[in-house]
Amino acid sequence: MPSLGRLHLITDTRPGRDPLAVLRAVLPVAHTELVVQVRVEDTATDRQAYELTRQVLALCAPYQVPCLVNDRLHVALATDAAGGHVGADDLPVAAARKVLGPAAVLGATAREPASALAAVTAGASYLGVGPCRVTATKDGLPPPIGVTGVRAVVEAVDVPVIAIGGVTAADVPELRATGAYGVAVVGALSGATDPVRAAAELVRALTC
Ligand SMILES: Cc1ncc(COP(=O)(O)OP(=O)(O)O)c(N)n1
Ligand SMILES: Cc1ncsc1CCOP(=O)(O)O
Ligand SMILES: [Mg+2]
Repeated sequence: MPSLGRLHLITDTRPGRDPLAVLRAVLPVAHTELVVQVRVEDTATDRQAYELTRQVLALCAPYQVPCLVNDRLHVALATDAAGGHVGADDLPVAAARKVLGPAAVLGATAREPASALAAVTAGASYLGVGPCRVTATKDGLPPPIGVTGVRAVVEAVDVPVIAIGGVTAADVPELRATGAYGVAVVGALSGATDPVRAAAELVRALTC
């Protein structure tokens, strides 16, 4: 697998958000560490997911920033995205690996060591671990695992751990101290008054 960026920007496609505007702002400051994950609402059509992914890929290409597709692996394949991300309600990790092939980036969600190890054994190339903190971005999540929960997973696996869920730049030093490789965010960039500045702060915290 090519080296993975440490800052994963997940598209915010909730009503009233403009994920492409956020991406345009963030790309020039974060490109060396950026991974973009296209995540659409469950109610979005495959066509909408496909069109958004193509737009994201076009913006990312000049910066050589990889784009992953959440859940909908057929969209990842159809658009030649770098890979995908799956969780408990999606294809099992081994099946996702079969679909994407051996070279693709494949992320899997985990919140504790046993399922994290199982996901790695099944072919995950990185883990999204959380929710780290309380978040308003996604409904129905289990209680936050905190920095301690992230550390438990880091200690159990040998693939990059990407902490997710309510993460801000202020959390990054503590998360890095656990051995976490990077962070995945929606609100810290999409909800920022100044996404350029927010991205610069995140990249600095992740690479200093
Ligand atoms: C990096 C990263 N980590 C976790 C998730 C969550 O995936 P999942 O549990 O499948 O939930 P949805 O995002 O599909 O609602 C993620 N997308 N990315
Ligand atoms: C998709 C997802 N899975 C766990 S938390 C989360 C949302 C992350 O968004 P935010 O960074 O705004 O908390
Ligand atoms: Mg999912």
